[in-house]
Amino acid sequence: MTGTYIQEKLRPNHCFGCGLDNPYGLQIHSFWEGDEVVCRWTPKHYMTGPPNFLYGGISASLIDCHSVNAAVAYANRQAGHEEAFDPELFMVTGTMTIKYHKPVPMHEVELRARIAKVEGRKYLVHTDILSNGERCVSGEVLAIRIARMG
Ligand SMILES: CCCCCCCCCCCCCCCC(=O)SCCNC(=O)CCNC(=O)[C@H](O)C(C)(C)COP(=O)(O)OP(=O)(O)OC[C@H]1O[C@@H](n2cnc3c(N)ncnc32)[C@H](O)[C@@H]1OP(=O)(O)O
Repeated sequence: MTGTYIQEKLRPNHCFGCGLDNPYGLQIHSFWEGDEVVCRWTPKHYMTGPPNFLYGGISASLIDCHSVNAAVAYANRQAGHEEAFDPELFMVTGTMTIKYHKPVPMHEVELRARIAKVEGRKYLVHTDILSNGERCVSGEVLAIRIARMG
């Protein structure tokens, strides 16, 4: 998939969740699949919460960054900047709600995000974390585009 990951168009970026330039971060790699943004990611052994299951804060961080990156990619796609992102279409998390349905086993997960609503500078994103195709965590993230300078 090299060359098609959303995070490759967001550099330099040292964000803990999505920054490819932060070697200590989660290093997520997200890509479009139809109208959804998908990421496959494998936890490190020390990221446990309950024994043998993923720490919930890591799930929240994954959902946070994957969702905001999905919103940025969506805004750029809508604006015709899919190849090289517009630095002015930059977003941060306004609010985030996480629901933990099932514990997440310590092996590869899949994140699936879709843009649910756009209202002015606000982008509402729904993201699920699946393990073996089963939904374990879901999140609703409101990404807010930073007001343009000048
Ligand atoms: C191309 C190369 C690029 C290279 C570069 C790449 C770097 C790629 C890095 C990616 C990075 C990812 C990031 C990861 C996710 C984080 O971890 S982000 C960190 C956590 N989030 C924050 O720190 C955000 C802190 N909050 C703020 O900065 C400001 O409150 C905000 C969110 C920018 C909003 O400020 P503002 O623009 O002054 O907002 P304002 O005009 O008052 O309101 C605008 C609208 O948003 C609503 N709103 C404002 N704040 C909120 C809120 N917190 N909740 C709900 N609604 C809100 C308002 O009600 C208003 O709604 P409407 O009236 O329009 O309907």
